[in-house]
Amino acid sequence: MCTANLIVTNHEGQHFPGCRSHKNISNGSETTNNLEQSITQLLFDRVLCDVPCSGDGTLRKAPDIWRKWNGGMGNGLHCLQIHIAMRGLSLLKVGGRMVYSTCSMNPVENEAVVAEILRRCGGSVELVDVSNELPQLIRRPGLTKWKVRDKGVWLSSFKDARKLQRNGIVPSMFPSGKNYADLTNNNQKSENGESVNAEDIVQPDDTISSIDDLEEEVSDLSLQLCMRIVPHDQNTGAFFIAVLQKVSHLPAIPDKSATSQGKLSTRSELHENLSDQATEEINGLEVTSVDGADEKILEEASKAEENISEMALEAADEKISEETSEVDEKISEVALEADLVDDEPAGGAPESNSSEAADKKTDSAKTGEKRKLQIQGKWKGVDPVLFFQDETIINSIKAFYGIDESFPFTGHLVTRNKDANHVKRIYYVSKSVKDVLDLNFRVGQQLKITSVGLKMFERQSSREGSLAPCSFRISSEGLPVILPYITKQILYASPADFKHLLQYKSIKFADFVDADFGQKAADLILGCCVIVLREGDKLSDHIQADASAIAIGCWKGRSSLSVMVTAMDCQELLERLSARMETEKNGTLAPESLGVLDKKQDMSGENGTPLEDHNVEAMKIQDTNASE
Ligand SMILES: C[S@@+](CC[C@H](N)C(=O)[O-])C[C@H]1O[C@@H](n2cnc3c(N)ncnc32)[C@H](O)[C@@H]1O
Repeated sequence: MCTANLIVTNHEGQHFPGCRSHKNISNGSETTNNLEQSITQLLFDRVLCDVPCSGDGTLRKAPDIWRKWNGGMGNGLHCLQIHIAMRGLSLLKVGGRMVYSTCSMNPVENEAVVAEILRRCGGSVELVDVSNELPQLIRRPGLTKWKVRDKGVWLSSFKDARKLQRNGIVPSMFPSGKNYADLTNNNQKSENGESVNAEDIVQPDDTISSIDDLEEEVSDLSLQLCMRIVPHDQNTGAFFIAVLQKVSHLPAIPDKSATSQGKLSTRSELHENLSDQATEEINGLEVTSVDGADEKILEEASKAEENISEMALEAADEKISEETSEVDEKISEVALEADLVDDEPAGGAPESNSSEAADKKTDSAKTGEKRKLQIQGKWKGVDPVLFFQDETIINSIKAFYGIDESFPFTGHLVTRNKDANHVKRIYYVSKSVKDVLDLNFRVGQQLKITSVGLKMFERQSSREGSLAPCSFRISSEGLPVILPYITKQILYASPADFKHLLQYKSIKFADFVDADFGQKAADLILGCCVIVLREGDKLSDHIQADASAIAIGCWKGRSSLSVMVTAMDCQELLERLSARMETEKNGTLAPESLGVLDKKQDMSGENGTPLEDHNVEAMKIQDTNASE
């Protein structure tokens, strides 16, 4: 997404970690001195629960669903949908909004889920009336009554499910959400003394195909505030959308949470416990999921998971060291054999054998080390996220590109490589992302982060790259953000020369149309540089580029300047450039439509927003390793 304000995680929605920190104390990974401002819990202003669903609203574009679909397809998803939505609500700030949506028309996946979460939240969550929003969107109100389809039979209430002994059917699937257990007076004692509802012992009648003569349930919740989008209203797919607002903390509940059971040790036990809880809900016990309870369960789950992953890591570590020593032994054997036949003088074949063996040894040691480093991250298979704090490298970058002091480096740079000496990419993160990362360290890295930050600097690994005074080049994704802060290694090219660069990819200094520009290019220091398109009458090089300027990363070599942009992106830029020139020539483009900003964006904003969504005029270009 080319944004510094995004963290992509990979968790099951219903188990999204709470990241609740009880202390504000640095554990060494803390990068901010401003502890009083650091967050202690990961809560959200907005949550979108676009839950897994039967997808029958996508029938028109997914014809396969015609073959697979049956009326009961939503039943198996209903409980998961409730759990995901409840987790979303418990992670939502008071005053925050959550959208619950599906691409299904099935009320069991839609209104029934919304009704159940409203019941569980007992007034702390409300449906928002959005009928005045997007007036051109044709929508229908949510349903307040429906029946449940199961194995070819329509069920009007949970009574029917009991009668027919439908195990997969739960009370919350019906409009009232009632399980009717407490409404029946004719309870009997079973043989083993357990209380049994008289209706439960009614045997299912195979001949029943519909029992819709039973009472029809109607929900008393304002489910009509939900939105239904149907295909035939405006030639779309079908969607269900409910906007919910959290007006207060979720209610306290009887202590039925997993933690009250005392001795849970594995995630699967916790999961089982969660399912037990769901079963209790099914059986009508008034167990309500709340912020705190969910939190407790998840904390326990996370602790258990930590124990498990620590054990797994230890085991993996052991295995690796075993394997490494086996490889080491083999290498020593080879080296020894080589030594034994080493009758030749130095430089002969045996020595080369020996050096091959030594190389092998180094390689395998490197591989072992790499693997070891990989699994030392909290999440197996996911690179760790680490703050980049190598002052030597940071200072060399700052000095080489003359980066203005106001650019917030401290605490805003991260890497995914545990080995500080071999960092290849440095990512820039916004203030809000930085705060979440800080918190994540404090809570033992509960977040499984798959992607974070904007790629800002990349190590130049080519031979010539290693000769440059700064071994890090500015990546295309990060360029628009750092552009206004660059004061060295930056030149402004005339439209003609800029165009030629994109066309020919590499131009000798003497061949630029603007000889002065060619000379300035020749005077740059060997390494990465930035070439900005000079706009209209802006002739001075001292006008600082803003984030909306068109700029590309180039490589200043010994005799020429080469673009570090893919051929495809060069082409796209060329097209944009000619369109822009054409419009300017016709005098139809107002300055503001070019998105030109007068001054540097505020980089230290509370949420770093200005940084995140750089102007569309700023190029999004892919990097290439240009060489002469
Ligand atoms: C309706 S789709 C979301 C589509 C997405 N919003 C988009 O616009 O592309 C639901 C997604 O939830 C994922 N999913 C399934 N089970 C999940 C779970 N327990 N937690 C989180 N996501 C889940 C599915 O793989 C699927 O990609």
